[in-house]
Amino acid sequence: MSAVLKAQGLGKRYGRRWALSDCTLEIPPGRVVGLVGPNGAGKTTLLNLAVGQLAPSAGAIEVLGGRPASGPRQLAKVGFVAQDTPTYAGLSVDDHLRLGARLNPGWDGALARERIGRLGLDPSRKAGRLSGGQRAQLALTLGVAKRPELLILDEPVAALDPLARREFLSGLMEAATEHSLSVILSSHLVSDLERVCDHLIVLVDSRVRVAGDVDDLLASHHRLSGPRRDPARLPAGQEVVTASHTDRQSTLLVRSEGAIHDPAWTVGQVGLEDLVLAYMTPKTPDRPALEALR
Ligand SMILES: Nc1ncnc2c1ncn2[C@@H]1O[C@H](COP(=O)(O)OP(=O)(O)OP(=O)(O)O)[C@@H](O)[C@H]1O
Repeated sequence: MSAVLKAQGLGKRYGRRWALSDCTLEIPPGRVVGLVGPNGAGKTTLLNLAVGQLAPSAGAIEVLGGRPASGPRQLAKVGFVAQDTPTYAGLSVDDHLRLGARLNPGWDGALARERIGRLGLDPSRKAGRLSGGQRAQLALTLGVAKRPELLILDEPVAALDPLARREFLSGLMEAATEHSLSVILSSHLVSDLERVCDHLIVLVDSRVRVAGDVDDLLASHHRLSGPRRDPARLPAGQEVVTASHTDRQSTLLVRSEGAIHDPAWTVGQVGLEDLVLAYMTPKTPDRPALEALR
């Protein structure tokens, strides 16, 4: 099966400012993808481009082999839960399911009712009277019962307490496994992403800083500590992501596909949260690395 999402030099500009620049990505099928980055990094912009709610200013994007929102078949293949888990406050849970059935050719009514029953949501309750967590679960139910091949969720857990977040994410994982869904979700909460995602994209300042399968990323990043050294003098193939120094000691987070054999370094593993935070740390390319990172 081909890529779920393929972007080539993709960009979106508002006036003179690029909300997303030069984005080249290829997401393999069957992944639960975490899209992470600071406020204003371009996450919503990328997701809106993927569902066809925005048109690119540069480059190209393909989702499940087609142009986003290019027709009914393409629309049926992609589910989208926008930021703030939108529901209609004046409509009941049941009304939402009826609407879902009317609007989606592949609607799985039995799945929707079973999920709502399992969540203990009163079908006659208006969405405006549900809690934030219940509304998020309703929005997820609508997204899953559409039976898309790809479900895209923009910060679905942002407003939820830790318990509701956990319930939401385990429901999402269950749906992804049961229905062989590919999922892309954005979040600021790296610890949540760590639990559910097997592919990661870090966006910073409108650019992709790193992307790949989590296992590969963890295997190719290393924490080096040892006697103080200028990071610019590392061997070719070792890319310094961050560096910090004391008078005598350097600690580097390095990307390297090969193993690090230099006996001067103590080499440690890197966790996903540290990896994400390292890529989110602003780079200062115009100053010598050693001094800038002192
Ligand atoms: N409609 C718009 N008009 C002008 N600028 C916009 C518009 N939408 C987004 N932007 C700008 O584009 C940049 C990226 O915004 P985007 O919403 O994609 O970021 P984000 O990573 O989703 O942020 P957050 O985590 O805060 O939701 C920001 O600088 C934002 O101000």
